Amino acid sequence: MSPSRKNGSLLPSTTMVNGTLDHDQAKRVLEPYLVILSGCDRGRQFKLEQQSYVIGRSDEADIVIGDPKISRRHCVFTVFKDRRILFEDLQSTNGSFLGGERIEKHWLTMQDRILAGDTVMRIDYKCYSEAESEQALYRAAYTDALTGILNRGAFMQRAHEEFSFCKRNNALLSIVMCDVDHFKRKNDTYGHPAGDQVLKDLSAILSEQMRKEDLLARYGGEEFIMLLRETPVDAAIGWAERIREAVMCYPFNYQGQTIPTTISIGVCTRRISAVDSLPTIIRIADDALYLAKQNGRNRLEIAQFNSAAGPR
Ligand SMILES: Nc1nc2c(ncn2[C@@H]2O[C@H](COP(=O)(O)OP(=O)(O)OP(=O)(O)O)[C@@H](O)[C@H]2O)c(=O)[nH]1
Repeated sequence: MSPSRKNGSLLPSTTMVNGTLDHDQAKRVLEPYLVILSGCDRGRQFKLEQQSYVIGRSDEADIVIGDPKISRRHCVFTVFKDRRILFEDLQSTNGSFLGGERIEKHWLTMQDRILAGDTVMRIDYKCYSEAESEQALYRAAYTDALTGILNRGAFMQRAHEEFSFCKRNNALLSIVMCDVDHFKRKNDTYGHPAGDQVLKDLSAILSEQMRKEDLLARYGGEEFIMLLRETPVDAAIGWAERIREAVMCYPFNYQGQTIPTTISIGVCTRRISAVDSLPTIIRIADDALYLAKQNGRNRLEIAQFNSAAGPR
C-alpha cells in the first residue's frame, strides 16, 4: 500500500476484497497520526480517530502539549471523511507557521511541518504495528516502566521548558514532592511485589488528581514529583491536602492483604523571577518534604520564602 496524492494531500490507499478488509490487510491499513517532531513532547504521536482535535496547553484541548509557548487552545486539526486533514490556527498568541510563514488555515500534506511555539508537528499515515513499535520506543525513553508515568529525565526536560516560560512571564509555579511513609517496612512486611503494587496504585491516584496541563513523574524509588502551572499557594495546599487524604483513605491491597499507606508532602510555590533556578525550587520542596517526615509523616509542609534568595 503506498500513499497516493489527491487534492494536494497524501492519502493512504487500501485494497479491499468484496468491499471488506481481511485480517492481514486490516493490520496494514494506514491511519492518520499527528506526530510531534520537536519540542518538549518530541516523539509523542496521536492517532487521529475523531473528527477534530484541538491542540493546546489547557485541559480543554483534545491533545495537550507541554510547550509553554503554545496557547491554551492553539490550533485544530479536522479530519474529513476522505481523510484529508485541515489545519486551522485558533487565533493563538504566538501563531502557527509553515515554511517560515504564519498560517491561519491549510490543507495538510505529509511534507508539511507546522511550527507552533517550539513544537514542530506533522501528519503521518501509519499502520498499527508501525505506530505501536514507535510508541514502545517512546515509552522506554520517557516513562517509568513500573508506573507508566513520566520518568525523572523526561520530567526535568519538560519542567525546564516550563520554568523558562515562568521566568519570562514572572508566572506562578508550584512544585510538590511526595514520598511514601515507611515504605521499606512495607516491602519487608508484605514483600517487594506488594510494594510495587502500592507504587502503581499511588501513581494512578496522583494521575487522577492532576490536570492534563500539569506534570507528574516518578522522581526516585518511592518519591514522586508534580509541577502545577499557575497555581497559587492556597490552591496548591488544598490540592496537596486532597491527595494526602485520598491516599490515606485508599484501600491498597495486594493478593488479599490490605496495605495501609500514607504519604508525606512538601510544597514550594513561587512566582518565578530571573534569580530563581529549577534545581533550587525542587530542593526547597524536597526540604519541606523532609520536614513533613520529621514532623510526624502523613502531613504536608509548605516552604516559606522571605526574599528572592530562598526559604525562611
Ligand atoms: N517495592 C519497591 N520498593 C522500592 C522501589 N524503589 C525503591 N524501593 C524501596 O523503597 C525503600 C525506601 O526506604 P527508605 O528510603 O528507608 O524510606 P522509608 O522506609 O520510606 O522511610 P521514610 O521515607 O522515612 O518514611 C527502600 O527499601 C527501597 O528498596 C521499587 O521500585 N519497588
